[in-house]
Amino acid sequence: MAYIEVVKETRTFQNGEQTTVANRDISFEVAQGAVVTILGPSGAGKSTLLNILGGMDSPTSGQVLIDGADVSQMTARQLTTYRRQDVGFVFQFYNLVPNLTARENVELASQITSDALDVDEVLELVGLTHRANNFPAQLSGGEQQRVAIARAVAKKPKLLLCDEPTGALDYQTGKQVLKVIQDAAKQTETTVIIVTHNSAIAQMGDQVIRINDAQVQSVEHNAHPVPLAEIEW
Ligand SMILES: Nc1ncnc2c1ncn2[C@@H]1O[C@H](COP(=O)(O)OP(=O)(O)OP(=O)(O)O)[C@@H](O)[C@H]1O
Repeated sequence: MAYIEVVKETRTFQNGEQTTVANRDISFEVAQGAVVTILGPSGAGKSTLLNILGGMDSPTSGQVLIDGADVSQMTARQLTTYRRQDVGFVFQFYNLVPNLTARENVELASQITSDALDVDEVLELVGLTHRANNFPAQLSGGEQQRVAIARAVAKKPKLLLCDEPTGALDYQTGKQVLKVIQDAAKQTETTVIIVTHNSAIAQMGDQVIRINDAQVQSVEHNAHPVPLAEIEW
């Protein structure tokens, strides 16, 4: 059985008379430790899918199996535990706690999970040892995003979900941040899903899932993902 198995996942939203199908019969599989990119235009249904994988939303129908557990069948309480223990999130706008230092932000992860990674090791992994005692406002956007990555990875999540992680960063910084995600994922053997609307970035994935108009358009497996140094956009 694959590590992630999404089977005919459908999510509709009802607003009065209007029904929006955000995800329609989405099916794919992901191997443990893979870096997956989900590519699609605005409104295609990428965030809806990511929210469902992360236990922040539930599908209207279908199955979403993560390491054998069906997230679509979980109660609200089980979903809370799943989000806390098993999922790391990296968002476009970092979401750090402003009055905590970089180190303290990463330490939050060890307060949530019992066997979190060592804070110093994770800060080193993202190249931020020298900024550990700085507050978010004293850090650049790229550095803040690296703190967010460290915080997410420190939990040793089953899944690291990244929603447009370079959306607020300039080109070079964005590239560096993606490399940090890729390196951290490989070193910690974490399965990563990165949502992007940028087809060049998508090529960094071991697997590229294209979504269009709420449906999977194609799933491409890259035996040799493009190294970030060679990706240009
Ligand atoms: N809570 C909601 N209520 C109603 N419609 C929603 C809701 N969330 C998403 N949708 C609709 O579902 C569709 C898919 O939205 P989604 O945010 O998943 O797309 P996306 O691919 O992530 O887009 P973007 O790249 O712009 O973030 C859109 O038509 C959106 O308007």
